[in-house]
Amino acid sequence: MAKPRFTREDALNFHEAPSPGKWEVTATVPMTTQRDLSLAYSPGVAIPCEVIAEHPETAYDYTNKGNLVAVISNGTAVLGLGNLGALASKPVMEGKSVLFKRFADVNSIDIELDTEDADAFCNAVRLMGPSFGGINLEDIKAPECFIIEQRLKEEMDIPVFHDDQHGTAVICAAGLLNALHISGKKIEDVRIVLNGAGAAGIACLELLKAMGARHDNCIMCDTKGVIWQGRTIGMNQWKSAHAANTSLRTLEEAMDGADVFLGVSAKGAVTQAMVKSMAPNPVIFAMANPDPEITPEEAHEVREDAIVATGRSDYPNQVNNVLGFPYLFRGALDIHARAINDAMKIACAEALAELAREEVPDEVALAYGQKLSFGRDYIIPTPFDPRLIHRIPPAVARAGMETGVARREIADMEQYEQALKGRMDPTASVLRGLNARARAAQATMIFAEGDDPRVLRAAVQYQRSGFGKALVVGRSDDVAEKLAAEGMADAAAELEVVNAANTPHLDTYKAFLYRRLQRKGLDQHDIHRLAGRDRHVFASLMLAHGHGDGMITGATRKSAHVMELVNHVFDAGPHDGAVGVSVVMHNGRIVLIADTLVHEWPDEEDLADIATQGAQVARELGLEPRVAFVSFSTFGYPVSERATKMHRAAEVLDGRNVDFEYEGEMAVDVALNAKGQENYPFSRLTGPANVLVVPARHSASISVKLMQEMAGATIIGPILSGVDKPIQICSTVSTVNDIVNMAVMAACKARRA
Ligand SMILES: NC(=O)C1=CN([C@@H]2O[C@H](COP(=O)(O)OP(=O)(O)OC[C@H]3O[C@@H](n4cnc5c(N)ncnc54)[C@H](OP(=O)(O)O)[C@@H]3O)[C@@H](O)[C@H]2O)C=CC1
Ligand SMILES: CC(=O)C(=O)O
Ligand SMILES: [Mg+2]
Repeated sequence: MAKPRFTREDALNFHEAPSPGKWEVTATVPMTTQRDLSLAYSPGVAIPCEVIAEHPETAYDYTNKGNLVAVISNGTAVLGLGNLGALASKPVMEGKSVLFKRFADVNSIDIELDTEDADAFCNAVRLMGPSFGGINLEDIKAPECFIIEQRLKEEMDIPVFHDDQHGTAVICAAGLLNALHISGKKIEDVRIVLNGAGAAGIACLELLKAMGARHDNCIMCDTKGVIWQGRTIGMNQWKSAHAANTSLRTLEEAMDGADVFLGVSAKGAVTQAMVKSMAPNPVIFAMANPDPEITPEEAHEVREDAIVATGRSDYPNQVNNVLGFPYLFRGALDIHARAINDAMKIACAEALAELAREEVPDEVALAYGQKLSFGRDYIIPTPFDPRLIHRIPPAVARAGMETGVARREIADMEQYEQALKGRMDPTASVLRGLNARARAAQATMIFAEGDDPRVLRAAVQYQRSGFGKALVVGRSDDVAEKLAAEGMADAAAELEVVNAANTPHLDTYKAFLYRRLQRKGLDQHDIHRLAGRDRHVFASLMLAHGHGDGMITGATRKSAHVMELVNHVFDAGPHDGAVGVSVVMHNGRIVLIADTLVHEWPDEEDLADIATQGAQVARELGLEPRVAFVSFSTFGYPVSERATKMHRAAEVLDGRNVDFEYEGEMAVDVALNAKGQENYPFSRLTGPANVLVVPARHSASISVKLMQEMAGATIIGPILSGVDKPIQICSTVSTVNDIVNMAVMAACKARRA
């Protein structure tokens, strides 16, 4: 089993903070003035009500119906955990809702209905139909799910889609097409054994038969073994349709010589002996969640030639319906579809299979920290593949239009694909890319402030997330005590605590420090105090001597003070090329602000250096830099002595032959706003700036903190650039996540160093 990268406690904390659950509602219209109120509510709201009453299709124009999907469950088959009831299914349903949003920008609300009665369930869903553009049914057990879905499809005029049936079937079909491609077998010829004759199993086999698998070659099993013609125990009409004319009675017998095993049953249902008995190049999709029928390690141990997939994200080949439902609904909603039909599902499966066979672009490799190429360990696209959003929905929408379920046609497909690209928040891929690179770097990170509970939690998270080893500077008993107070007593044994008393290198550190500081007024006594007692200096000395790959500090003391201490060990001052760059992420935009750490009042030469470092950090994040020197004046107006250096900084860069776009000076609303830039057609920026070089550290600090406090922006940094070792200085208000993000940045830099 792959080692989980989180603990039970991590999972509970994730669901509890920053607020209980996983999503909230935000308004998309201004709700500030009396006028706003009169328009949003009575009396203005009466107008769209009357229009919709007369022309119901305009609900797609005047309400959020057209981009709103309900995820509805009664909790009778929650993942593979069984009948946990409506309430306990809510975390899964909230999860599906946020996946809709994250992957396809579909707004979604989870609804848990407390009934196992199919009539009551259907009534409730049917009555809420007007609110939604589509209904995603989830984790409802078989056979009720078949009755419920069929009835709702007949009674409702929007797509009703049982994800566990069709979402799973589509992804399974896509993966199987490619797995067979690799093993050189044809779907018409292969012997398929499917374990789990429920919602997912019945739908998977139905779709595969529609795509060419032969009934006589397919054997379905459930808890009672093989479903054979004539069996009477544990049967229903949906199972009967797949009953095989066979003398085989057990899963073990059925697996002997089979080409394909598909599992949508329960943890551990398959043994190594069963896998061993399969035909050459066997395909094994162990899709039960959260734990598969057999793990890839177990399967590969007995069959090196097996192509193995699971439903989990921590193994290669994740065959999970998350690859389907967001994009199926995106395509369906965009044509105001009445249904999601078979043609749309098959189009989705084929588009997914085709995407996996294409060369994987660098941005995906960057996000995963490894080059992926079509083969046994990559038969299906990964969920974070940014191409999914603009490749799958068009295929689905096209199929819907061709088969007559569209209320609205998409005339310009190219424009539609562009619009789909614009739906994705670039900040997510930047963070993912950093995480993947940090994981690949496996850097040993020094957390200097082991007396701070946030830092300790971050160190544990860094290590448990698989980024590398965390070294914590502090006293062992104090670290253990603080972790216990945080409810993480077990983590004390995982972390290595380093201090002046237990390091064998203290004398080396002191000698090094003395050489650097002896002519700066510090004597041996001062050196002993600094190296032995100051954790910022001690951690810096560890880093300088290669006893760690990067360092995180600054969560407990003001950054200016921390920088003074770090400068005892490193040359990280204004004249050493050091620059602090803060990354501001908000509303799908990423803007870098510099210098937020080192230069108090930079002159034009310094500003040009800062621009160069800012551009480099932008490139490291995967952004093509567009640098603006910002001020309160734009291209010389209003005239001000304070703005002159910003104007001159651009001229300094003119003489340096740099390879990035820059311009200035300009006000922030010109720098960041394409419309604002139209008034300056001579500007050399080809779009809104993404690196802002500000006049001084106070304006940098004010801008960043204002964004953080007022707008709730995510801030990473300041990233200390221009110093040869990765050092990150957090802020005293950093959260655990902020500190982990800083460690991730440092780890990415460590790999390059
Ligand atoms: N990877 C993915 O994307 C998805 C995975 N799944 C997983 O598939 C599994 C089933 O889900 P779903 O179809 O919704 O659930 P259902 O409750 O509708 O069906 C479960 C089926 O599995 C059978 N079953 C249970 N345990 C065993 C066992 N040990 N051996 C053989 N058969 C068994 C049941 O048999 P019986 O009829 O005899 O009771 C039943 O037919 C879950 O683990 C779920 O997480 C589901 C959807 C998507
Ligand atoms: C993935 C999913 O929908 C399930 O396991 O139920
Ligand atoms: Mg499910």
